[in-house]
Amino acid sequence: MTLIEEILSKKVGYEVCAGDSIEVKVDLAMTHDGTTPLTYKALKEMGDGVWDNEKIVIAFDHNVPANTVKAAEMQKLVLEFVKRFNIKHFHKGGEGICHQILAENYVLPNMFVAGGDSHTCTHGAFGAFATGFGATDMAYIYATGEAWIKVPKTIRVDIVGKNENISAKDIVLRVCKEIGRRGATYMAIEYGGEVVKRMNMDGRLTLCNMAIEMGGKTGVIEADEITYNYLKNERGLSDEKIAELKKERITVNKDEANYYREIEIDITDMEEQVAVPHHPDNVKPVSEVEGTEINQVFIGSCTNGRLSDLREAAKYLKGGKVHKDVKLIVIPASKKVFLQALREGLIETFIKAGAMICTPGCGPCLGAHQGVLAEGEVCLSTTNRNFRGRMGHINSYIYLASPKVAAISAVKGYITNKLD
Ligand SMILES: CC(C)[C@H](C(=O)O)[C@@H](O)C(=O)O
Ligand code: SF4
Repeated sequence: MTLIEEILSKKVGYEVCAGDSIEVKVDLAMTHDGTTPLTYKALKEMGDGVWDNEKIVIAFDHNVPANTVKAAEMQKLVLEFVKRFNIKHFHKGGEGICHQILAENYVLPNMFVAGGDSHTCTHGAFGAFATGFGATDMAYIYATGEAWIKVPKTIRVDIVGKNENISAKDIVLRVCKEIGRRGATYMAIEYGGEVVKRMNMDGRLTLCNMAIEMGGKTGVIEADEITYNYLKNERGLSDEKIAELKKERITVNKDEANYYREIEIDITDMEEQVAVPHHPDNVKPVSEVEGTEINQVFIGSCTNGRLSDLREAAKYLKGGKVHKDVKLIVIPASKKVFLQALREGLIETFIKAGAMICTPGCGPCLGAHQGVLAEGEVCLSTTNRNFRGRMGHINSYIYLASPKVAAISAVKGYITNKLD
């Protein structure tokens, strides 16, 4: 069985395989300021009340603080929802991107996580089944605590080799190139191999985050010591709870699993990767786009706004200056990341280099809030999507790269992986 088949079999209590339609009890559900209003509307039409006010997480992240009357009105409506149903886990803004909040507080291995956001696939990094649903489906989930899904097929991706220059973002961009924008439609992307085994949770979250960019239902990685250590050290889970989780640990036997496709990527001689406009699968080695002039750099998002990302970016900005023609925006993915980055002096490094620091949230990622691009402007971003017009003007251009390439390019004024 694939990892996803194992997880879902355990959830429903009998053996399932790809293609089966199953009903599942949801362990954790989430919507944000962008998707709760529609979910609430649909919920009202279905009846009244939620199945469990302790299993629902609502986070304001897409437009925080509200920048338009419309955004403010939407948040007002969500507040009504939160009060009416006494939602216990409400994050009112500034606390982080919904996915980072989920990772830092709620997701556990083997869970079924349903989110009203396409990047809910991020949480497969915990060895959970996590996927995005539309607003009406989310309303049904909020009302009943149940979801209906077809068990996805799986593409297995093994990452091997050794290369200090290569980050999780380079790897996932390379995978996007390999699989393509539709190559994993309704499938799970199961990551493994020696590189993933060594990778920290920040990197694993980056890998799983972009499954949707290949049409994937979710990304997934087996829970292991790195997962349990994160849950103990970062999340403060007790030894008893960790022992309990370990007892329920699900592992995959690669040789016995039935995969739709298997891919191995050796990073040993790989260059840093860049996705060029207008799709995340238009990926090239950095040398092929080196010299492309940029107007803005954004370091942040649910893909690359975590502590490891900020540490990496700060390495190249320390003591340096952002190029005079470039605006650099840095947004920590959560309040927790922000505070730790402050303690470590990373924020000071960014500010001294000339960056703008904004409130934890989605920021410029989807062009609805800060850092909107003008006609013809070029942004190098650590986010996951570079669709035409996503960050502003329809004729603006987004390149996607790692925090390292973003930071170096911010200093140089053009896309590059070389500081000197
Ligand atoms: C606004 C929201 C529905 C959307 C998503 O689902 O992904 C957003 O987060 C995005 O990244 O485009
Ligand atoms: S950071 Fe970007 S990709 Fe992630 S949830 Fe927010 S808008 Fe979507």
